Amino acid sequence: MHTHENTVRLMPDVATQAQPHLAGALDWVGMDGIEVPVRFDAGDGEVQRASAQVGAFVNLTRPDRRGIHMSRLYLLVDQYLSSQTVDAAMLEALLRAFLESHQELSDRARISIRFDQLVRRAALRSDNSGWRAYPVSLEANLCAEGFCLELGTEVVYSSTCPASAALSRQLIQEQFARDFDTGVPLDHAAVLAWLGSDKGIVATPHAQRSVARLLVRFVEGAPLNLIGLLDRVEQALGTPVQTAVKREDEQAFALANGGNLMFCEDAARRIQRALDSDARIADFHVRLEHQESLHPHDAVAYASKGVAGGYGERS
Ligand SMILES: Nc1nc2c(ncn2[C@@H]2O[C@H](COP(=O)(O)OP(=O)(O)OP(=O)(O)O)[C@@H](O)[C@H]2O)c(=O)[nH]1
Repeated sequence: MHTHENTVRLMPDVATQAQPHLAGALDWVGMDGIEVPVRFDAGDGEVQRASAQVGAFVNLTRPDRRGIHMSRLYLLVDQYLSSQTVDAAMLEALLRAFLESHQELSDRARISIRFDQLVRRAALRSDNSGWRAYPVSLEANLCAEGFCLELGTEVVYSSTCPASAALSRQLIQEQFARDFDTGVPLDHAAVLAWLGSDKGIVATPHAQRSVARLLVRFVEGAPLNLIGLLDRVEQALGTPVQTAVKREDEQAFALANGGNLMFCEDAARRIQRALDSDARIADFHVRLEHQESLHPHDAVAYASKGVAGGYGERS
């Protein structure tokens, strides 16, 4: 008969064995890619369920012990994430439970949770809307210095090159000068027709799909307001990618691009300014990648939290 006691007695447990020949403390040991459902409130008060991939780790401080107890971490992940909504308090409690399950073996714990958050986005003009799936990564760490939690996500947007726009405008001016003689009074109807023809736009600036990768630490006690963060960044850029698009939406997008010409440096500064002025954000890093259509390589900028008031305003 198989009682739990028998099982425990009969099965060797190599993890607890001493390791005299190959000793050493380890930085992190655990599991990555654990498949588990999560519940998350992205800031709209609605708890959404998602399929997540989890990394669960502790350090191994005892050089002489062969291994950690993987199953304890796994079961704790399942117990907490299956039944509770993910927030800072829950993740801190989970990491404390990791350490309690590894007393005298570990003094640091961390967890990473990756999933996609579906958000319904309205079209620019028409009454339509559609889904965006924003990747979310939560990285929580517990050590002697305390608990730390970072949220990572991505905003995809369009960036039209300001240099290319200026060069295109110059070509359009030159075409205009060729097509309309100086000295001859301008015929309003003829100019209007010219502007609506291919000649009125002989050159177009190049634009690229661009990605802002954000890593944010909220101030203690602030909720993980993902949607608030995304809205702030998308508004700062002005040209986030669209879901449902009718002609009127496409035209509004063209206007938004024309009014928001940007190099990757401009995009980085826009986001820096938007997040610097958000009192709920304690720290952030952002990487902007403009996947150029002019080049086979990308234009890239990095930015992080600036000095309050901005560098330009310091005397
Ligand atoms: N430490 C460790 N365990 C591993 C690894 N790969 C698979 N495992 C298995 O994870 C299983 C669960 O480990 P434990 O948590 O120690 O399981 P257990 O001894 O039944 O559980 P406790 O009694 O709570 O210690 C073991 O059967 C290990 O063989 C590895 O690389 N390291």
